Amino acid sequence: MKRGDTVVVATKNAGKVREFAHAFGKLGMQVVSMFDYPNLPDVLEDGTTFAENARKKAKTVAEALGLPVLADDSGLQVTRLGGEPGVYSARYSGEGATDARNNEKLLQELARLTAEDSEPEQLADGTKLLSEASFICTLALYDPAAEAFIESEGLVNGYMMDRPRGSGGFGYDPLFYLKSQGRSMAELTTEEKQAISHRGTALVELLKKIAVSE
Ligand SMILES: O=c1nc[nH]c2c1ncn2[C@H]1C[C@H](O)[C@@H](COP(=O)(O)OP(=O)(O)OP(=O)(O)O)O1
Ligand SMILES: [Mg+2]
Repeated sequence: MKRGDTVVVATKNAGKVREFAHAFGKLGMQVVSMFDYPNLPDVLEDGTTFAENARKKAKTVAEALGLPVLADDSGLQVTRLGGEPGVYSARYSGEGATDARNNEKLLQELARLTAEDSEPEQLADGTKLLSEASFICTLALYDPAAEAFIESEGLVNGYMMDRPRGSGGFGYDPLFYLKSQGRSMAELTTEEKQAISHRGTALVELLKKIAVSE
């Protein structure tokens, strides 16, 4: 990869597109996504791990386009919910899931934990921290000419809050609190999120494995 290159990312998530465009933009590269290829069929994410799903998205789209393609499979693991929603994060609230509905469903599940726990940790504004949690991101880059994958993973630890804070980011960001920042993930700028997030970390790891030339 080099400055001026265009990176194809096999995603239909506008939040991911924004973050990849920001990161690759700093390296002088453009990002295109499935919004630019609306006629490609959806990839069924039927893997049981983030890595399986990332590989499937990358390989399916790369073979359809005859170009190297990057895919991201990511999600939220909430410790006191036994690791849910995990690989099912995007479909947590069922058919027709949206970020808003998924967050609603998560708040309902977290409310049950509040009932079990009479003294959860509280922030100065009264927000309760109900469980430890992690965001996980697996990246897979598939090159159809070489028939080879390059993969990486990133993780960030935090806490689930009992109410949303912030309007940045996407997905579960408004419910995910970072003690190191004293803020939710949705209260960070794209730049700040990139520096600590599962996706930002995974991307740094991936770029170490790929020669990025001037
Ligand atoms: O930084 C993040 N901040 C908040 N939430 C996040 C993040 N990263 C992943 N998530 C959530 C969103 C979605 O509920 C699931 C990803 O599911 P995942 O299948 O990888 O992505 P997706 O279906 O939205 O788009 P696509 O598959 O086209 O890339 O985890
Ligand atoms: Mg998906």
